[in-house]
Amino acid sequence: MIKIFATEEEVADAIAREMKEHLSHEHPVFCLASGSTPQKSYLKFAGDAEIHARIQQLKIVSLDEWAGISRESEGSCYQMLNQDLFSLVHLDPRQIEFFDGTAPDLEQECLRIDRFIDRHPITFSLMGVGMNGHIGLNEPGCPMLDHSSVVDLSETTKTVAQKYFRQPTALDRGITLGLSQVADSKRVIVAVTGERKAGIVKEIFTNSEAKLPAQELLGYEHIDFFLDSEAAKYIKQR
Ligand SMILES: N[C@@H]1[C@@H](O)[C@H](O)[C@@H](COP(=O)(O)O)O[C@@H]1O
Repeated sequence: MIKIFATEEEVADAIAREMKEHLSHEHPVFCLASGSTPQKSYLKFAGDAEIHARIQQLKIVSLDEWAGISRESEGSCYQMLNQDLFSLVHLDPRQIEFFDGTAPDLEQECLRIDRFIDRHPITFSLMGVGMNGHIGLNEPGCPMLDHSSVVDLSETTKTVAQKYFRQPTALDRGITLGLSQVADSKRVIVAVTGERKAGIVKEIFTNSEAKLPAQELLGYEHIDFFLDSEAAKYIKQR
C-alpha cells in the first residue's frame, strides 16, 4: 500500500513509531537502509527514552555496503548508520552483523550474512529508494535474488553516492542483500521523501515496463511505501 504523508517529518514520526513497535517482537532483527532518507526517523527513534530499556534484544543485519570502503570510513553504509543510530542507542557491536566491504573474499562475505539471516530472520526492514529506483544496491534490471551478491554499481549510483563522502571517492561495486531477502522480512517500509525523488516515484507507480527494483516490492500485504507529499507530487491524483 502507498501511504502519503503531508511532510517528511510525519513520515519520520510514523517510521520511528513502527520501529518502536517492532522492538516488541520476541527476536527483533532489523535491516535498515543508510542514506539521507531515514536519518530523521532514526533520530526520532533514538530520542525516545522508552526504547532504551528494550533495545538489548535487537539485532541489526546489514542491507548493503560499498566494496572497498571500510566500516570506519565516513560515507560507508556502516558509518552512516553508526552516526545516525547505532552510537545514539549504544548498540553493542555484537548486536550488529554488517557486510565488510574490505573483506578479502566478498562472495564469502555474502555467505556469512546469508547464514546469519537463515538463523535470524529479519522481522523489520526499512528501505530507501535510490534516484534510479534501486533498493539496497540492487540496480535496475537485477534479478529478484534470495541471497546476497556482489554487484556492479550503475553510473547514477556512483555519482549520487558522492554526497556521502567528503572527497571524491571511486566506487565500482557494492555488496547487497537480494530483493527476495528484503521482501521476506516480516514487515517492510519503503520510505521516499523529497521533491528530487518525485520523478522516480512516478516511474515506480506508473511505468510497469521500467523494471525498477523498487517495483519488485509492490503488491505485498506486508510492504508499505511511505511517501511525503513532495515525493508523491506526480501521483497524488491517482
Ligand atoms: N545504498 C544506499 C541505499 O541503501 C539507500 O536506501 C539509497 C537511497 O539513499 P538516500 O536516502 O540518500 O537517497 O541509496 C544508497 O545508495
